Amino acid sequence: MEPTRGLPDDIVRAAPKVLLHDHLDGGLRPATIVQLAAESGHALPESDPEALATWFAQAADSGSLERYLETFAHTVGVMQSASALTRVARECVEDLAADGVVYAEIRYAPELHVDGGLELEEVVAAIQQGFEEGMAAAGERIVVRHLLTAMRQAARAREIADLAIEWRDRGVVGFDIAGPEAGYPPTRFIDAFEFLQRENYHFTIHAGEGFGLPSIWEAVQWCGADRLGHGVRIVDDIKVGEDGSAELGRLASYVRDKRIPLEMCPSSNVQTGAAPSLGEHPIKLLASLRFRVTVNTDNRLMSRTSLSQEFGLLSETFGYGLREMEWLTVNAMKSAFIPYDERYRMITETIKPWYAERMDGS
Ligand SMILES: O=c1[nH]cnc2c1ncn2[C@@H]1O[C@H](CO)[C@@H](O)[C@H]1O
Ligand SMILES: [Zn+2]
Repeated sequence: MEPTRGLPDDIVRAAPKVLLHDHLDGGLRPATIVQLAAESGHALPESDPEALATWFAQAADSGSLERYLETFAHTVGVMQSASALTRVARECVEDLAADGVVYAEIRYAPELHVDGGLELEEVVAAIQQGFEEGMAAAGERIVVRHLLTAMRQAARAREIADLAIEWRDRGVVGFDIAGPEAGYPPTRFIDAFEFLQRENYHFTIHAGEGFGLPSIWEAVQWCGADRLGHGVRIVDDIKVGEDGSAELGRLASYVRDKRIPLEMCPSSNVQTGAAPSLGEHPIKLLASLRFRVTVNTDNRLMSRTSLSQEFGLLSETFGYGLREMEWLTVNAMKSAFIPYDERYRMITETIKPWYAERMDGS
């Protein structure tokens, strides 16, 4: 018999995990979408939760980021009232806590939730309410913070940056840009990024997913990104020889030397075509070269996944064990946007002791 490859599911689920890249509007429960759509009159492509879940996964599995993003019309469409936002935020925390996530930064674009008449501040307040309810329901076993996203195809980044600063001591820990990458380079929002740097604030930029190295270069060297959303295309700046040796170009060297975190999302990357398959996902090479790699879900609904499932897939595909999982988790915790002392405490009091207990003497 073949030896079983991969960590057991229950161990992966029990392990304390850290999630830096997860979209609130990409993680709704299918049954909740159906209920909220009925309440608000939003027309869905399927009315049965299971059929709807399948619809999302298939529609998102197009090999194109632009087509993948079209599916969000049916999540954003039902997230237009304070009560809907609070519910979705609370359920998000409950689902992550049940999956063993101990710290998460959840992102969303406030500007997409104002069609029902909410102000931008009311969007953030409703979501904060849901996060607080969720954390309390989980007995404070999980800490959840917000990242505010501005949409690349819109022109509200500066306003959203202001909003993030207004909420900086009330749950919002960072800023991001998302949406179609080709044709919308990070420098388009340079005023927002310069403002945030002057405010000593943190931000990540989706880059190197639907477009290549120029996008990563702008995000890092023009805009000053603290982290990269995906960043998979950094492999275009790495030459791998037939003997397995790797030669890093200047940008790849910079990203590795500066320990710039890569928020990698394996299943999502295969769906949008950023990676050809799981087996060929650049995470393997980048982790072996000791880039600051982290593992994330991106959109749990569209990818029908969870953080445990992403780790499980990596374990099956590349043979990752507890040692690799701990390294990836500590990488993520080091890269979070909360203060250093809080990150340090979670590493030394929550993450390391759990692994130490299971890897004793190995
Ligand atoms: O992987 C991604 N790349 C780029 N944009 C994305 C991705 N996933 C979601 N969004 C976009 O971010 C918005 C706010 O959460 C979503 O509405 C979606 O349009
Ligand atoms: Zn994303």
